[in-house]
Amino acid sequence: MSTRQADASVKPARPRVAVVLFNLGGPDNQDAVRPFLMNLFTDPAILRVPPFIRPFLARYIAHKRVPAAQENYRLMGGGSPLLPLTERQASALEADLKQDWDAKCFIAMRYWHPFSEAAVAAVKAWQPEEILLLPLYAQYSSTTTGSSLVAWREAAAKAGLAVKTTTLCCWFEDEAVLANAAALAQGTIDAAKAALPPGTPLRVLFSAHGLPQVIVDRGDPYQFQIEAYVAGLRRYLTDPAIDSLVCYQSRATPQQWLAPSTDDAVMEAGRDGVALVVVPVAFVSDHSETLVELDMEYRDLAEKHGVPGYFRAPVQNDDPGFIAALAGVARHAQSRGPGLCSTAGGRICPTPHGNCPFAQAGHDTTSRMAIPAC
Ligand SMILES: C=CC1=C(C)c2cc3[nH]c(cc4nc(cc5[nH]c(cc1n2)c(C)c5CCC(=O)O)C(CCC(=O)O)=C4C)c(C)c3C=C
Ligand SMILES: [Fe+2]
Ligand SMILES: [Fe+2]
Repeated sequence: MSTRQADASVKPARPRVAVVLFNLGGPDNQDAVRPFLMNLFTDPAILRVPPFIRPFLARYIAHKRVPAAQENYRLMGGGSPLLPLTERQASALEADLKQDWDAKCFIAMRYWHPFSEAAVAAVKAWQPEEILLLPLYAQYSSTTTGSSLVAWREAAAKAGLAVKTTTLCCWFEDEAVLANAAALAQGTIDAAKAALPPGTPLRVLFSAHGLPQVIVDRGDPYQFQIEAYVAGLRRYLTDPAIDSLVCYQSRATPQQWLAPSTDDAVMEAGRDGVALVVVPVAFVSDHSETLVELDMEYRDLAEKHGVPGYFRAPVQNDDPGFIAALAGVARHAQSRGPGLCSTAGGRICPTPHGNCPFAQAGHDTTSRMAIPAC
């Protein structure tokens, strides 16, 4: 047998990798709305008040919000579609990664089932050689990815799960992700232009989930990463200079949130006489904030304020181009191994110092983004 034949017969190693997908979770029925909201508002990453006040304030805010939230979930058929959509993403991603790895995807939701504890137990039972923690948030926030990683680490420590782990903070700079998101937005821009009377001016609203301003002021990199993501996405549009605006939706507490708000931007479009294409950013799956807030509430607001047209771009869900891009993100992360921020890909951290996702954990923000806890 020649050397060439011998090499061809050697199969590359297929690492046994558990890929853990994080998302927020949503109530699956009307009775789950109250405990879901309690889980959310008792999270110290969400409600930043002294610990002795938090349970009381959480109960008060959750109680106030239950009727409106229940109505939102009723409008979507009784519960959140987030878990079924995440399950579809998980099986499509798993099929892609299985080309190279003995891969299995697990889902860990933060505020409703399946929680991190259940995901840790399932991962442990599967006995992986490696774990890849992959948040389904392209942009890092201490309130989303940060909170999910804390919950995962606590659950893993409690269950004695100690396996080589690679953690992704975020993937807002990934070119394949940006190109795919831009293609989804461009499809809606083209459809809007075809549907509107010729000459109707058009504005694109990049609508991200909002965040209390104080959280950003204390160093959360979310707003920076949203703006960088939108700038990257615009590069792939047919007309990168198209009239557009980043705005923030879903304000959930009375304090000041990131501005401008999406509802202000919709009303401004009415005053300016421009039609709107709304592109959701910060979400990769449909849920109440796309299906109710964007598709019903802001559409009604646009009509009321004389906006000449209102179109909403799709979110990624299990779009094949998105899943392929996410698989690329996962492969790249795994090839870097633990200890490095896979977003930065070993390059200089793209986030301004002080706002680096893992700065709070005390890593070296001057060079590579090390992840001390993984
Ligand atoms: C202080 C409150 C909240 C912060 C901060 C916040 C940040 C944040 N949330 C998402 C994504 C999602 N949020 C979802 C639901 C949801 N979020 C809040 C509050 C805050 N979110 C509430 C009260 C709720 C419940 C729904 C409601 O009452 O309106 C969901 C799930 C929705 C579903 O349909 O299942 C997602 C997803 C991001 C990305 C983010 C910060 C960057
Ligand atoms: Fe939220
Ligand atoms: Fe950094």
